[in-house]
Formats: sequence, C-alpha cells, structure tokens
Amino acid sequence: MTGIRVADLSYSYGAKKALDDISFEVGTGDFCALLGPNGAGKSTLFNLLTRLFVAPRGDIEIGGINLQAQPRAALATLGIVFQQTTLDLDLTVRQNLSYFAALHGIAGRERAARIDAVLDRLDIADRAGEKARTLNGGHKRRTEIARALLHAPAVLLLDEPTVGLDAASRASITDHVHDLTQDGTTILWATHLADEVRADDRLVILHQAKILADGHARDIQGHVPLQDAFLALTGALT
Ligand SMILES: Nc1ncnc2c1ncn2[C@@H]1O[C@H](COP(=O)(O)OP(=O)(O)OP(=O)(O)O)[C@@H](O)[C@H]1O
Repeated sequence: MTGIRVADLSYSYGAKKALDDISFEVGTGDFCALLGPNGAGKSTLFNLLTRLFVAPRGDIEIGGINLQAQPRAALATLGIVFQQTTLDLDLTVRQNLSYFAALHGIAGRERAARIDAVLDRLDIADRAGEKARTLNGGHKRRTEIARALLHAPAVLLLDEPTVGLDAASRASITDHVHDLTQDGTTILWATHLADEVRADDRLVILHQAKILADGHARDIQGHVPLQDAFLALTGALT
C-alpha cells in the first residue's frame, strides 16, 4: 500500500496549466519533499489532494483509498498544515488543540490523552498553557503540526511550513517532522528550499507544472549540492 499515489493528474486555471499530467508515489512512512520554485504548482497539488479543487483528469489515492471514489474515507486519513497560520491567537496552545479535537469528535479522557501525546511529540508540552499569541514563530508552527496529528492521520501534508522562520526554527521543525515517519506516518513536505531536503528523503522536483525529477535526493543530486542540481534542473543556473 502506498501513502500517496498520484496518477496522470492535470489541472488548469483557464488556459494556464498548473499541473500537466503528473504522476508519483510516496511509500507508507516515507518523508517526501516536493521541491519547486514559486509557481511550480505545489499549492495546486495540495488543493487537489485535500479536495478543495477537483481534478478533471487523473487519480489520487491517500493511504490506499481513492479520493474521488471515497472522499470522506480518504480525507479522514489526512492531516494538513497550511502555509498561513490558522491558530486562534487568543486561545492557549491546549485550547487550540482541544477545539480541533472536538471538531473531530474526540472527547473526554481520550482528548486529553491525545493532546498530551502530540504536545510531547512536538516537544512543546511546557507551552500548553500559553496563549498562542505569545509563542515565537517556531513554536506556533509546532503547535499547528501537533494539532494536525490529533486524529492520528496516516498521511501528513505540509505546505511550505517553515516560511518566515529563522534558520534554527527551520532546522528544528524539519527534524521534528522527519521524526514523525518513525511510526509510519507518510509525509509530503512542499518547499522551495533545497536545504530542507536530506539525502535519504524521497524527492519530487516540480517545475512549471511538470515533474522534472523523482527519486531519492542523493541520486538526484549526484555529486553536487542539491541546491545546484535543483537550480540546474529548473534552468535557474546557467
Ligand atoms: N487562481 C489562479 N488563477 C490563475 N492562475 C493561477 C491561480 N492560482 C495559481 N495560478 C498559477 O498556476 C501556477 C501554479 O501555481 P501554484 O500556486 O500552484 O504554485 P506554487 O508552486 O504553490 O507556487 P508558490 O510557491 O508561489 O505558492 C502558477 O503559474 C500560478 O501563477
């Protein structure tokens, strides 16, 4: 069973092709970086994976469940961290998570136990009582990732989750999310920053609506830094 399977997927905004017949798979428990410059089609792909948009052509499976055929079951296996922060800044970290758990029908002791578990996983248990407004950018992001894990999704999508963070916070979040694969969670991490990708990661490079490379980062980069390989592939390096 694959974590994510995308087959022959296309999407256009009028005459503008945002995704042009793309196919790729992410194995269960893999960390896959979706690397692409601005305008590559990353957000469009996320909007299709979350069924905000419906693709006129192509197939998507999440956790082995076909999104078109069984949208509710497929979406139930999905967690998402959006590019823009969506915390209620006037609530504490625990209250933000509690509210989200309630929306998923998680109540009582189960709710408290799950909140404690995800806060521990993201190493922010000591912030539980603080208002979201008082957190730094990195801790806000970790809170959002913890929240996305409350319903124990098999697949976690993150859309440029480190935007606006300093180098230390970026590194810490990248580490935490890599660690999530240890229990079999499949990760799709959209970014335009090659330094967030590790040699062992699965890597899909998207550019101008097409996949330019698909494999393990170490194979794609060869003997040069990934940043150089990425710039050469996308034509930014002459
Ligand atoms: N609503 C829209 N109408 C027309 N064109 C759009 C629309 N949304 C996106 N596009 C175009 O589709 C292409 C893919 O955009 P998309 O936002 O998916 O890329 P992206 O990789 O997420 O980029 P970014 O990192 O800048 O968010 C771009 O050329 C973009 O200009």
